[in-house]
Amino acid sequence: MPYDESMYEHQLASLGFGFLEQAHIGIIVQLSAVDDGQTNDIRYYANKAAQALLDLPSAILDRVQLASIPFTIDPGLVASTDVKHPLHAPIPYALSHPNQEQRNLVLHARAICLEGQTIQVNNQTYSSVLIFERDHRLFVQQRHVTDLLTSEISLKDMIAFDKLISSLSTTLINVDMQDAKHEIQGALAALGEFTQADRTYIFQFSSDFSEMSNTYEWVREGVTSHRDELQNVPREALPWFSQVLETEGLFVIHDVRTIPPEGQAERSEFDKENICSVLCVGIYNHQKLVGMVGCDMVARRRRWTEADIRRLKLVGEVITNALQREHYIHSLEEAQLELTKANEALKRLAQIDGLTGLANRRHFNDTLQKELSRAVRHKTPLCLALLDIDYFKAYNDSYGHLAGDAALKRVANILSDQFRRSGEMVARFGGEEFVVIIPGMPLAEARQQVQHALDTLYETAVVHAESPFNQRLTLSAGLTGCTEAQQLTADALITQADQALYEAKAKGRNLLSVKKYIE
Ligand SMILES: Nc1nc2c(ncn2[C@@H]2O[C@H](COP(=O)(O)OP(=O)(O)OP(=O)(O)O)[C@@H](O)[C@H]2O)c(=O)[nH]1
Repeated sequence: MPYDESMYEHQLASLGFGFLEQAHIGIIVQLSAVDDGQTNDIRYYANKAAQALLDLPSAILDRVQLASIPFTIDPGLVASTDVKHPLHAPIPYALSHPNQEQRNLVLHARAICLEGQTIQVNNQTYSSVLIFERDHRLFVQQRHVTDLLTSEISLKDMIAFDKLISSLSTTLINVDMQDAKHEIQGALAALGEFTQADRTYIFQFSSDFSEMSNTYEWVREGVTSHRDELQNVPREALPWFSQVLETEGLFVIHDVRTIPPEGQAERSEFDKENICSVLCVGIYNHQKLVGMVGCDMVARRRRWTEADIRRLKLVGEVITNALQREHYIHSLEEAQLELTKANEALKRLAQIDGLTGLANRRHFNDTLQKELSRAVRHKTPLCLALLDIDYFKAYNDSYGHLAGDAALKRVANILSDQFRRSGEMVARFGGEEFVVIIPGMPLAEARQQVQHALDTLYETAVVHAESPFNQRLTLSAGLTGCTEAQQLTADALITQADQALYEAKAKGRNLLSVKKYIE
């Protein structure tokens, strides 16, 4: 007899069965009350969740159709269990056996559980069967702790997932940081496959949770990726989601159509991404919410189970550890870089005279030693000049110590400007004494250079009222050098230059004295 589906639905609604439409659990009800008592032509009503779970063509079915649904027994359980009911039309069987369950079924590679039930509506009793996707751990924990069959299924499922988690953590702990990104990607793919989600992802939050970015994503073939658009998303764009995740650490949407009005922004984002169901679990670092790991269902709606949440949390933790490690290594590398920079700065500071910015005595000593070795190696000349400000005590006494400091800086600048060839070094030798290393230059040429420095200071005309040289600040200098043929030690060079300087002072100051060879 032909039937009109909408007529049945109308009748169902008038009987008070409207709630079936809203149910997320699959339900099939025997419509005996609307069937005129024709036992041979009993119709059955399948709600939307049942249609999705069992892949049914329509909402109204007859017994033959229900009996021909191709269930099989879970092959992993056959050997180890005493199958209570033969695999003959499990749904009709469940409909006629209230309070009995069959939890070892497989349909289209999905693990299914059936449970016979009766429903009371308007004082009438209707036979029905509830259909679940099997979530074994949930059953063990909440329903049949002593049930051996369920325990076995649970154990099998748990072992499979534990294997996945342990292999993920082993991989992620041992992997090089360069490969970690690839491995995290792999972990998301494994999670997606295991939970049969369409999209799995990681979001990382800014430190104040003002922004979130989709840093990793896996999508099932044919599902669109939205990762690129989901970078630096401001918290205000998804306010309800952010608040729920922050307060509950969890965001579970079985059906986006049931999102309350306060989640309007989220609803339109989910619609844009064709999301039917979404599950997100917060990831934490030292109790601080730093991101989330999530799953989307795109092709169909899904009622997320406790096991889904637990699995997501576990994978989230494993990935968080890897991200944390990556973060620590990155911080460590940054700290090392900072330390190296600080050390270099410290080293530079330790080589510099604070007042003039010239090399200090220690740095001069090291450099002279190196330049001497180089001169020996390359058989090149090396000159050394010692310069001393004339009547500087009197200058300090007349103009004060600060003016004295300024004069020292001025002289330092003149010398630095004069001796700037590669390898040349001007250093502060002592109080008002300077030293210049002049490599690769014959003595005669170095003499001109030093004399030029003396002249420059004189021409700068720094007033020194006590000076006999036209009331100007002047320098005396002693210059010495070793030739390609006659190499000297550092001490010998310094001694000779000092002797030359002494001679310049003795001869009246404001002049350069040159000492050629050791006597
Ligand atoms: N302002 C200032 N003065 C310094 C500094 N270091 C040394 N002096 C002064 O330099 C002066 C050196 O005096 P002396 O060694 O007597 O030599 P001088 O007066 O230049 O006499 P001659 O070298 O013989 O021409 C001292 O008064 C020191 O106090 C410094 O860093 N700043």
